[in-house]
Amino acid sequence: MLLYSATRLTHYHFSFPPRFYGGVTDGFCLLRWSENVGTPKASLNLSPREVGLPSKTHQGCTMEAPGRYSEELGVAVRVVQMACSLCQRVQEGLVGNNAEQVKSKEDDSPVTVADWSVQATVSWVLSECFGSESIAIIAEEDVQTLSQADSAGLLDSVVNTVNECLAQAPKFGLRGPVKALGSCDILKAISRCNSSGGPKGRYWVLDPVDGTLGFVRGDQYAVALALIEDGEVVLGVLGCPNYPMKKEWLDYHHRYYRIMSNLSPPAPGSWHKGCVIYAEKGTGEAWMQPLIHYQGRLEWPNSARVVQVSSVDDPALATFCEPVEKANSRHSFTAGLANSVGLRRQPLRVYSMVKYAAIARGDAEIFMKFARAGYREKIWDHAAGVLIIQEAGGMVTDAGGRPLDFSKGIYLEGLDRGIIACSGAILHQKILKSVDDSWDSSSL
Ligand SMILES: Nc1ncnc2c1ncn2[C@@H]1O[C@H](COP(=O)(O)OS(=O)(=O)O)[C@@H](OP(=O)(O)O)[C@H]1O
Ligand SMILES: [Mg+2]
Ligand SMILES: [Mg+2]
Ligand SMILES: [Mg+2]
Repeated sequence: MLLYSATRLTHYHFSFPPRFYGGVTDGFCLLRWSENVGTPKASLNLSPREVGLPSKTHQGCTMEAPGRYSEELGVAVRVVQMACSLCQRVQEGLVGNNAEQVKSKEDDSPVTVADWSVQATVSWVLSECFGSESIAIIAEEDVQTLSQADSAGLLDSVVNTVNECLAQAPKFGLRGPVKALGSCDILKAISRCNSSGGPKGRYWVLDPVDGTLGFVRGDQYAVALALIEDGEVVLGVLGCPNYPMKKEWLDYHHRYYRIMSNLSPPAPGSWHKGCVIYAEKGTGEAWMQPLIHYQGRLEWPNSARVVQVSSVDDPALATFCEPVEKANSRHSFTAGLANSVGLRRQPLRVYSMVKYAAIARGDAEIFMKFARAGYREKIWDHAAGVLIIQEAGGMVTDAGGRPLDFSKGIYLEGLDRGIIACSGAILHQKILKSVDDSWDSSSL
């Protein structure tokens, strides 16, 4: 118990083996799901400290109160950890030599063995834990390409990748399948993610690999899982396999410029670490864990610490992030905006929702995205990141200052011009005003 109080003070917390906190009831969310209890079928031993929930005092000790969605968050963090490990393995084998594992979609965007494999894995685990009849999932990928007659090799790769990942489930505190899944099971798991969302009920939202372009280039990408209830994002989990836990970010920043100057990107696997960041709505806290690797030393239970947005509110000291691809956001518009607001630093162009993670971790202060006219933003590209920034103390709105609306199906309907995420209100206000001042002239 003393250990709990002490670790709390340092803003670090560690989850202990079940025997340590077994028997403590009040104030703890201790889940001991067992195989003979029926669903949920996963076997979890979960302290709320693993999932970052608000604290309360019990008998003089600071402890964590169970959050409303602690079961869901526990499973979500674990399965995202598994997915990150899966992606790291695929990325290592992919970069430079495996074009067969990358396909083009109708809009020319890439999709890989990792995208399908993560979707199948997450769908399978959520169904096992919460019952396939009781859950709804919206996710980016479908089975069209995979089901084609000439895709047998691709499907085999997905089946092998998923089974390899699920075999490691116990390392993450989850139960894997009794026997390896076949291609039908895998196709079923992928195509089950066909919910249409909307304003009522509960559904999961998954971007199995966000920033697939970054992924295939050996760069940044994210696994993003959120839970939406009655149109509101209530849980967000972001796995960032190439985003180090500590301040190597600056190092990355330098690498980025090396990349931009046409030098080779970092070798796959050379990022060393990676993290999973997560939050539950209304807790006012976002948490970060190091990645667990298939073959690494770390196993569940894992440690976590609180992350918070930066306190910088001087534009001259602030860093702004934006998409790497010009096609995805108007770089010339944001350059003008940055100039008028007084942002002095070079934009940090990073693939994927790692941009949201950078704001939540306090490594950057602003994220702006202005997609070309007519592009409709999808909820899976934003849901997890938006909640994590908000709970870490930041603000996310459209350029009109309104919250993003996740209640209208798979698209963020009614989005006013673009997305602005900031570490605080002062920067947010300045950016919004500057967008208003410059929008009309820029659109001419
Ligand atoms: N034309 C266009 N305009 C705006 N946005 C688009 C566009 N095309 C794709 N996307 C979506 O952007 C997701 C990647 O966003 P990023 O911010 O990471 O962009 S970038 O890759 O850094 O350029 C990317 O997510 P993934 O497909 O999961 O990689 C897409 O959903
Ligand atoms: Mg995406
Ligand atoms: Mg994706
Ligand atoms: Mg995609």
